[in-house]
Amino acid sequence: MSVIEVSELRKSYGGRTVVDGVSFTVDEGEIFGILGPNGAGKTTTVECVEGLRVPDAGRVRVTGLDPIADHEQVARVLGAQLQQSELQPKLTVREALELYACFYPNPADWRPLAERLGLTAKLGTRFGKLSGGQRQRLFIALALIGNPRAVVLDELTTGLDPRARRDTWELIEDVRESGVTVLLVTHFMEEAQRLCDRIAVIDKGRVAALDTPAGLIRRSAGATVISFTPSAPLDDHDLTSLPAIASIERKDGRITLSGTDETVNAVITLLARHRVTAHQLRVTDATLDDAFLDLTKEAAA
Ligand SMILES: Nc1ncnc2c1ncn2[C@@H]1O[C@H](COP(=O)(O)OP(=O)(O)OP(=O)(O)O)[C@@H](O)[C@H]1O
Repeated sequence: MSVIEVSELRKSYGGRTVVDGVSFTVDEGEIFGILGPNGAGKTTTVECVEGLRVPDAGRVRVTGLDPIADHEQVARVLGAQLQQSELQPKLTVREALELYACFYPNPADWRPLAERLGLTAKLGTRFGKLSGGQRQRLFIALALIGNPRAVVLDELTTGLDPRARRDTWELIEDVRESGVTVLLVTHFMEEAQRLCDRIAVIDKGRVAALDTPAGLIRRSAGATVISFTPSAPLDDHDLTSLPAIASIERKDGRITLSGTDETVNAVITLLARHRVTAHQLRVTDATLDDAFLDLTKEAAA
């Protein structure tokens, strides 16, 4: 069952279209990622889902409700992450939790929530004195305090050190384990690959691809990467005419090619034909990073 439905969503600012027919659905219990370059329209899209922006066209539904017409009911089922500026620096963690619990008819008990998010020792600390990771944990707690069915987390781990980022990933996985659906906007490929069940890659206001992380990698042109140092020079023409070749790079005598399994087999045949030995031959799967660059490369060109 879908918790969030977005269909043919459009939004312009001052005549410039920034969301241009975006469609996706988020199923109950999944972590759905929205990934895209800067300015692609990700935040505008999720703000339309949250009812913070009015779409120019298209349909948005959150558990069947319209985020604009049914704003209050949507606010009860959809937890949204606050922006830093929305919390007074002098408010303590306990005060923030108590305050936000008052906004909802059936709030979660904030004590176990604080415990689960590792905030119990910080209840008396003012927001302004919390570290980046502690603030993000508080934001997750505040997004969950109304017992929502889904949460929107936008760039939650930006600015965190690698340790705090990994801790936050575990918390997001816990959130999903507890039955809450997660809509996650992120810039980090590793984060999307690790956490998301499915990802919509948004580019120039459109959905460039929508699939599981593994599916996105498979469908990108260079899903397999082969690198080696040849014992004798190889002709450029021989390499560019390999089947399904997506990219060729030469650096310090080493050749890195991306393509498909067919490309790998053809490289092996080519090497044998020329009696060239491949030193330090490595065949690896492309990462989501490679797939992302491939899927959004038209925009960069
Ligand atoms: N209120 C606004 N008025 C005018 N232009 C806006 C407004 N909000 C966003 N934009 C522009 O719309 C485009 C899409 O912005 P949006 O924040 O949705 O992108 P994004 O994919 O979330 O980007 P980022 O990854 O940089 O956060 C950008 O070019 C941005 O400058």
